[in-house]
Parts: sequence; structure tokens; C-alpha cells
Amino acid sequence: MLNADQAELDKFGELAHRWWDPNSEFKPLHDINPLRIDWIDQAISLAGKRVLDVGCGGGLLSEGMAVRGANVTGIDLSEKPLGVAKLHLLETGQKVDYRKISVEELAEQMPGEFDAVTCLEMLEHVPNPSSVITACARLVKPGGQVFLSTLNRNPKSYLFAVIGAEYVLQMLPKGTHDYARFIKPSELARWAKMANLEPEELVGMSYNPLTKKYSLGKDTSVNYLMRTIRHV
Ligand SMILES: C[S@@+](CC[C@H](N)C(=O)[O-])C[C@H]1O[C@@H](n2cnc3c(N)ncnc32)[C@H](O)[C@@H]1O
Repeated sequence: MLNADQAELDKFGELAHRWWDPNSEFKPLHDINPLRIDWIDQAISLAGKRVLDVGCGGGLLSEGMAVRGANVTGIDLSEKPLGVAKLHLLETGQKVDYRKISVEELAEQMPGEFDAVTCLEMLEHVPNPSSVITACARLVKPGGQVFLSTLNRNPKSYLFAVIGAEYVLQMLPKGTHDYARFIKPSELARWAKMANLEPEELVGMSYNPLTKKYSLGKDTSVNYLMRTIRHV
């Protein structure tokens, strides 16, 4: 059975035409994009690397990594965001190989073919995140790195990511996030280890509502990123 929630895919499909508008529902992704691309680039030096971006949506991260010189494949199961991602390449002249395929199926076809795999802001939208992580681990070369990001699960993350972002600040449409699908770093680390990935770095990403800016740091209580390395 496909490890996907059709309602989630439809939700992103309906908003897809606004993906590249920096003042749309996707503003938070635009705002965090330079931070996360710098973080990935520092870890693997993107230029010349073969990178898979899982749950790529409209292509903000995929195309951003291509701009840094990576050879990027972006996969998603939602048709419209992929269409928007492909159209955007026509505007910018960048190259990304976008495909509609599940990460589990791609892992059957291309095991060990990527220098790095990114799966950002996607795990909290799937029924079985552990299966996605296992597939990411199969797709990366031994010694290669898998970058994950998601939302922590605790009262503060509920307050900030659901009540604050969706209801008070209205940065995101109501219903964007389902609290029950938020993932604690300990759970993410356990799934990574089960998949033969070693967690190497845990970084928090915080939003300051006064400056309206995101920054990376030690506070992993709401948004966080994890860098893992596949055992050789
Ligand atoms: C919040 S967006 C994040 C997009 C991108 N990773 C980023 O951070 O800029 C979540 C994406 O995950 C995709 N998605 C949800 N379930 C998926 C699944 N089972 N397989 C692949 N993509 C999925 C959605 O279609 C959507 O494009």
C-alpha cells in the first residue's frame, strides 16, 4: 500500500500555484530556504553532488540546491506542485530531474545512487515516516548523508506551530499541520538508527515573531533538522 495520505497530497496540490510567491502560504519555506541550504552545503559541499530531494513539492529546496551546483532529482506524489516545479525551471534555466514516484519505489530502482538525500518538512505529512527514512537510507551511498527536518511534538510546538502559525499569526492555512503526526527528535533518531543511519547533528530552527526572522540554533523544541550518515 502507498505510504501517502491523499488528503495531504490534495492540500498541497490546491495551493501549488502559489508555491513560488514569497508572500503566500509558502512564505515560511521561502524564509527558511537559505538557512537550510547553507546548512546542507556546509556539510556536503553541494557542487557536483548527486542529491535526491524527497517530498520536493514546488521545488524551493531542489532548485536552490541546483543553483549551488548539485545534480538534483526531486520526487513528490502530488502532481500539481511537481508541475509548478517544472514550470519554474523554464523561468530560471536551472536543471532538476522531477519525478512523481514514492521514495519506497525509487529505493527499489536506485539503491545507493545518491551522495545525499534531503527530506525536509515532509515526514509530518505521511502515515509511516519510518518507512520513508528507511527508503532514504537505501537510496544514499554508504557514507553518504541524509538530511531530515520536521516538527517536534510537545505543548510548545502545538502552541507555536499550530495555534501560533495557523490561528494567531495566520502564516499558514488552518489544518496545515496535524499535531498527532509531529515527531520527537528521539523518535526520529530511533527510526534513523533502525535504518542504518547514524544521527550526527541536531539543530533547532526558531522563529522570532518580533523580527519575523528564522535562525538555526540549539532550541529544537519546535522546528528542527537532523543530519545523519549512512553506515559503511
Ligand atoms: C510542506 S511541503 C515541503 C516541501 C519541500 N520539502 C520543502 O521543504 O520546501 C510537503 C511536501 O511533501 C509532499 N508529500 C506528502 N506526502 C508525501 C509522500 N507520501 N510522498 C512524497 N511526497 C509527499 C507534499 O506533496 C508536499 O509537496
